[in-house]
Amino acid sequence: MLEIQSVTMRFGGLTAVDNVTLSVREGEILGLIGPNGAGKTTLFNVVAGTFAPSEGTVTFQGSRIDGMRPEATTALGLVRTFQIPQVFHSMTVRDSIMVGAFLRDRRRAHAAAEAERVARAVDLTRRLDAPTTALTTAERKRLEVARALATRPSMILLDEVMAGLNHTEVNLMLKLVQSLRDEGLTVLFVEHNLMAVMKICDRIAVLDHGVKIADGPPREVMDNPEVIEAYLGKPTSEADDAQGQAGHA
Ligand SMILES: Nc1ncnc2c1ncn2[C@@H]1O[C@H](COP(=O)(O)OP(=O)(O)OP(=O)(O)O)[C@@H](O)[C@H]1O
Repeated sequence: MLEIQSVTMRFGGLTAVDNVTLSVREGEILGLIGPNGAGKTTLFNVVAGTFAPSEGTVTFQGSRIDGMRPEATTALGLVRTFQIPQVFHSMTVRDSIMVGAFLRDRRRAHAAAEAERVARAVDLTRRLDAPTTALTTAERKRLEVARALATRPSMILLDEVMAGLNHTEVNLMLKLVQSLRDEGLTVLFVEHNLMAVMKICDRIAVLDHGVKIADGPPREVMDNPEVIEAYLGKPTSEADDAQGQAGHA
């Protein structure tokens, strides 16, 4: 469904994403993880059209989308959420979701119906007439998902939708993401919450220093020594080496 082919993204002399190839299959939930600064957000932004890659291509359902503007990829059915919820101040939840719906269809009645439909899907029906500023963090995250869903995507890119949520709220969000997949959506998400990733991903890809170091089923990836090292560093082996050398001295 989505093919990321040999993508490299440089910022001046810094290579944030280094020759990454990754494909997302239709109907799967793929988690993109990695330590801080690994290049997750940059790769996500390349897919979403925020950045054109320095090298490589991104193809969505057969169409080249690298370098395409986000509105154009949204029209093709690929939509993203933002890590910092992009709520419009002084708007109601209903109007905010309708903004998403208008990207697909300019008719007001259609947008209003879409707002009700997706509000139900993300459990915000009771909040439809509340100002977005009155929402809790968890509700704002769900609003972000709702706005994305209102564009009627076939694939959704979720940017840290678990960040700032408590345990109960994370579980609710996990259920929501699973329900999206059950309805046929393909999901790619960048996430720091490894428990969440382990629970719902069909597959996990791991970036470290811009390079993809693993890609496979959750258990297999978490047992991969290179992944463990990327997260925890190498203090033990380096300490062993140092001890060994001290022993020889
Ligand atoms: N717009 C930019 N200009 C210059 N450097 C950037 C830019 N965006 C990201 N970088 C750099 O690229 C590297 C990868 O950053 P990125 O934000 O993609 O990592 P990440 O895996 O998403 O990290 P985190 O988990 O901390 O959000 C970092 O060294 C970062 O400083």
